[in-house]
Amino acid sequence: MLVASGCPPSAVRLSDVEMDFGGTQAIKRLSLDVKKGEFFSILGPSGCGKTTLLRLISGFLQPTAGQVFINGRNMLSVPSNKRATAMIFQSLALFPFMTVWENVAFGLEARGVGKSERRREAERLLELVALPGYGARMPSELSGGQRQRVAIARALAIKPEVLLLDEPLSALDLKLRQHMRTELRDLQKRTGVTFFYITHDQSEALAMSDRVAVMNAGALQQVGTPQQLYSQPATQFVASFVGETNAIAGVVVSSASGTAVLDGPDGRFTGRCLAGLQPGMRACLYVRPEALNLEANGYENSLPLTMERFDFEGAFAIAKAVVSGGTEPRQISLTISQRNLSEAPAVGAAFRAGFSSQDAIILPDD
Ligand SMILES: Nc1ncnc2c1ncn2[C@@H]1O[C@H](COP(=O)(O)OP(=O)(O)OP(=O)(O)O)[C@@H](O)[C@H]1O
Repeated sequence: MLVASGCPPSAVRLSDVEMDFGGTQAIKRLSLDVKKGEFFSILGPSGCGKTTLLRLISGFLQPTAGQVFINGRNMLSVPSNKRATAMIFQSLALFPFMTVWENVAFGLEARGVGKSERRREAERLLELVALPGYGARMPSELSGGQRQRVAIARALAIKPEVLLLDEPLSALDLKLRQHMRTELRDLQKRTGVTFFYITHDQSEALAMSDRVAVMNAGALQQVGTPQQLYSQPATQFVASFVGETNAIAGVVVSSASGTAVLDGPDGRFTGRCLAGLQPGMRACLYVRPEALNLEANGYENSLPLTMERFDFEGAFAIAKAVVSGGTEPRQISLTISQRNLSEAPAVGAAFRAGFSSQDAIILPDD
C-alpha cells in the first residue's frame, strides 16, 4: 500500500526545466528543490542564467521543457499574477509621486482592500522593515537603504509565499550593502517567507543564505550550505568561484578512501578527493589562503615559495608569494593573522608553506 509522505511540498520545485531562446540554451535541464521558509540563493557569474530562472518561477517566462511547481502545484498555464510570488528587482522603482505608505499598499488596492485597512497594513509592514512612522514621507526623502526596505515591504504586502529577489543590493554602496545583508536575513527569519535570491556576489550569498546553488553556463554545479560549498566544493568551478583559493595543477598519481596524491610541476601533494577521481586524470589541488602555514614542519604538504608582498586588511594580512621552482611563476595567497605577522618571511625571502591534506581538496578538470 502506498503511504502518503508527511513531507510538506517544496516552496519551489523545478523539474528538468530547460529554457531555449532561439538557439541560446539559457537553462540546461535543471532540477531544484527549495524548502519552505528557506533563504535560498542562486550564485553565478554574469550570463549564467540566474535571471532567466527567476523569470521562469515568477511566470514571466514559460520553460521550453520541464515543469515549475510552487507549493506542490504545477504552474503550467498559471499566469504570473496568479502565482504566490512577488519580485524585487535590481532597480527598485518606487512610485515617486506616492507617499511611502501608498507605495507599500499599492498591491492591496488592486486586490480591493479598503483604504483604512490598507493604511493599517502598510504601517504594520513599515514597522516590520524597521521604518515605523515613515509612511507619510515621499520616496525622495529616504536614503537608498530605506527605499530598499520600502520596496521589500511593498513586495510583502501581497503576502507572497516566495519572494524572488534579483540582485536587490547591487545599486547600494558597499557599507549599506553589508548592513542590508543582515537586515534582509533578519527580515526573512521574522517573516518566514521563502526567499529566492540571485546574486553574482559570493560573499553576499554566503553571508545570508541557508543554502546556495552555484550555477554556471545554464547548469547547476552544486547545491549546499555555505559551509559545504566552502569546505567541500564538488567541482573546480565551485572551488574557484566561492571564496579565495589557490590552485595547484597536476596529474593524479593515486587515490583511495577519500585521499588522493597529485604530481605536478610544483611538487607532489596529498589532499581529500571525491569518489571517481582516477590515477592519470588531470586535476587541481585547491587550498585556501588561511590553510597555508608559514612553517612546513609537521605538515604532509610543503610548497616552496618566495615572498612577494603583503596586503594589509586590518586584523590580518594577505601575503602574496610566488611558487619557486615551478615551470611558470604563479602567485599564491596566504592569510596571516596580525599576531604572526612579525614572524613572517621578509619580502624576497624563500620559505616553505605547509598544509595538511585535510585542508586541501583535489578535483578533476571540469
Ligand atoms: N529574451 C532573451 N532572448 C535571447 N537570449 C536571452 C534572453 N534573455 C536572456 N538571454 C540569454 O540567456 C543567457 C542567460 O541570461 P540571464 O539574464 O538569465 O543571465 P544572468 O545570470 O541573470 O546574468 P546577469 O548576472 O548579467 O544578470 C544569456 O546568454 C543571455 O544573453
